[in-house]
Amino acid sequence: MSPRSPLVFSGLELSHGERKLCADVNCALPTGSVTLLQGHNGAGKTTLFRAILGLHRSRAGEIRVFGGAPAQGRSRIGYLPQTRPLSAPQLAARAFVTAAWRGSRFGLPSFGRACRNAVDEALTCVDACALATRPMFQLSGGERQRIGLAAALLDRPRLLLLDEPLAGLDTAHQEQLAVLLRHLQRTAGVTIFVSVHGRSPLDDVADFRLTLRPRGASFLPVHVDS
Ligand SMILES: Nc1ncnc2c1ncn2[C@@H]1O[C@H](COP(=O)(O)OP(=O)(O)OP(=O)(O)O)[C@@H](O)[C@H]1O
Repeated sequence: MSPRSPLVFSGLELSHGERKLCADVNCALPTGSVTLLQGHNGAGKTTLFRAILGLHRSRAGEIRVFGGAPAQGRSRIGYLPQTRPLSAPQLAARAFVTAAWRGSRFGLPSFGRACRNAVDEALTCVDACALATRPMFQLSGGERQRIGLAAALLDRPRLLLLDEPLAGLDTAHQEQLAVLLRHLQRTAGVTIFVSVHGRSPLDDVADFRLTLRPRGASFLPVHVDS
């Protein structure tokens, strides 16, 4: 497996207590690739994302993130969780995205020009500038999903972990997301790991598919040249 890969799984096995989720995950995501993460409900997709972030301990095997232990890679990761409680529902969408700015990892965020420009760029990427001043609690599920995606993109991550980003998005925004991921991959070499159920517009931009199963995962190219 490539030592340069931003994300490497070796003999990984995940469980919650006695409940085994997936085993034998062995693969390295190439830099600048798009990998779909698949598996039935409860297969362990969210748990795998949490393990990559150092929030869940594996039962066996290892995860290397940018060559190091999972928690060390967090500053280079953009993460869109599957669900997120709204701790401050009155917060405007723009403030929600701004709170993800890198300064907030060490204290209050800076609201300088660089931060404002980065927030504008992230909101533009997900077609959400018109939502910027609206409080989070007023947004629809799909609108909130786009704001969450803007927050994940804010710090120009090298690795994007997106947990079911298509949930709640209408067809047009699903297709826009596919175009955006292809753009990030091609122009910035971002490595993208995204969980989805079934067929979707992301099939057209994906390079690999990692399918989780209790008795061994598979990692295969999505498009095989004939
Ligand atoms: N904190 C927890 N304690 C115990 N079991 C848990 C915990 N979190 C999740 N589980 C269980 O672990 C299994 C995997 O959950 P996970 O959310 O990772 O699955 P998933 O593949 O993301 O599912 P879905 O497709 O439904 O989103 C499920 O059976 C779930 O009930």
